[in-house]
Amino acid sequence: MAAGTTDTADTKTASALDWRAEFRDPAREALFRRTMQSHDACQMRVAFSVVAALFLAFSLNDYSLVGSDAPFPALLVMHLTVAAVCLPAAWSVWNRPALAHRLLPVNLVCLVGISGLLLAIPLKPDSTGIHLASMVVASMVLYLFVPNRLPWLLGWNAYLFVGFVVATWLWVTVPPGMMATSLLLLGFVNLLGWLTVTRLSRLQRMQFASLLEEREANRQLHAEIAERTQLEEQLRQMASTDELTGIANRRYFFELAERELRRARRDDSPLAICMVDIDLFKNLNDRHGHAVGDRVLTAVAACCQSVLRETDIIGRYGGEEFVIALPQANLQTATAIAERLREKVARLSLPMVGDEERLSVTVGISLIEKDEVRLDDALQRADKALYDGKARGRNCVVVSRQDPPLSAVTF
Ligand SMILES: Nc1nc2c(ncn2[C@@H]2O[C@H](COP(=O)(O)OP(=O)(O)OP(=O)(O)O)[C@@H](O)[C@H]2O)c(=O)[nH]1
Repeated sequence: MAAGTTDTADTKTASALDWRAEFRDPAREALFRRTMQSHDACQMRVAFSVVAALFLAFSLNDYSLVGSDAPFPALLVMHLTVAAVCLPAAWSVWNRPALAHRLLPVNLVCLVGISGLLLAIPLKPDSTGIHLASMVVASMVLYLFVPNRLPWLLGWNAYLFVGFVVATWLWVTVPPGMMATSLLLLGFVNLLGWLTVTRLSRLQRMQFASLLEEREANRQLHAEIAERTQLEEQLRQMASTDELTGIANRRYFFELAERELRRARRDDSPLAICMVDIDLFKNLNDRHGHAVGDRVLTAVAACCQSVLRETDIIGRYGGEEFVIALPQANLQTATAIAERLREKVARLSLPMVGDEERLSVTVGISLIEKDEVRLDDALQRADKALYDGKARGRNCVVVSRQDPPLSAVTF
């Protein structure tokens, strides 16, 4: 609960905006700008190109208004200068989108463009209406096309506003009422531009913040799913594995072996069952203790597993008894495998009980019969054969007497 509250507080702090409608958190603002960089660069390229085109188009307009006489060459130089600054700036931003967020290109264009517009006032003192319209358009262009620069925008608009007032006062004769109306109009445009740009910026950042929150929630969800999947896998593993020996537990052995039984019935193939019991294990436990007995059990389980194929199934039946299902194995094959297992256990070196001490196992074998749909009977037959083997003196492999006789199956 406390962590959740802290997370929410952190998210709110990171998403808080300042008076410019930018993130208070510098890292988040930098991330936002990086994310928006190509979009901003594209917008700025278009803006620079349109400004250049407009200034060039206005040279033609000026020619039609004043002809080629006195102010035209100066106006032409001014228009060409602005276009000559805007076009390389557009080209540079095209090549290096990072420049869209640098101060130099945009400030250079603002300085030259606005100065050009102001210079046009003394050159064409009779076109007050056109100048006022140009100021309004320039002001809106500044607010709408220059991203993340509110203080600079306010500065450039102030330059535009004050420059217009000074130039008009110095070179144009405007009735006071007209002047007041112009100033009111420019002031209103500035207010409108400021509100618009702040609102747009706020909306963009709020959207960005909720996108980040959504991504974070998704990331957490993915991590949770991965953790749960891992946990489920661990639980499944724990539910199916014998904790001590690492082989299948009794329940899982039955699940796997019954699947093999169904396959054997379907394919009409043999399936052999072996019960393996460590001989005189109680003596070993009594001599060396239960903990050593546990280690021996683990070593014997590993030894049994090492003689089996991947398709064979081994499980801990209980205590010091193991059970093995051998798919595709008839009695002869099963006996050979069991004998190999018995010999390997007999040779097993057990450093935990001393190198000279040897262990043996007795194995009882049975074969699933054609009409059997459950493992129980075959297990009982194998168990019975195992006890026959114990009675015969242990360390031997015995085939269930109910199964077809096999020569040389006892040792
Ligand atoms: N260390 C250890 N011992 C176990 C475990 N499960 C069963 N045992 C012991 O295994 C021994 C089995 O003894 P018995 O059933 O008398 O059989 P045995 O001594 O092996 O004699 P035979 O089977 O007749 O050869 C008992 O002493 C059990 O306590 C286990 O998980 N760890």
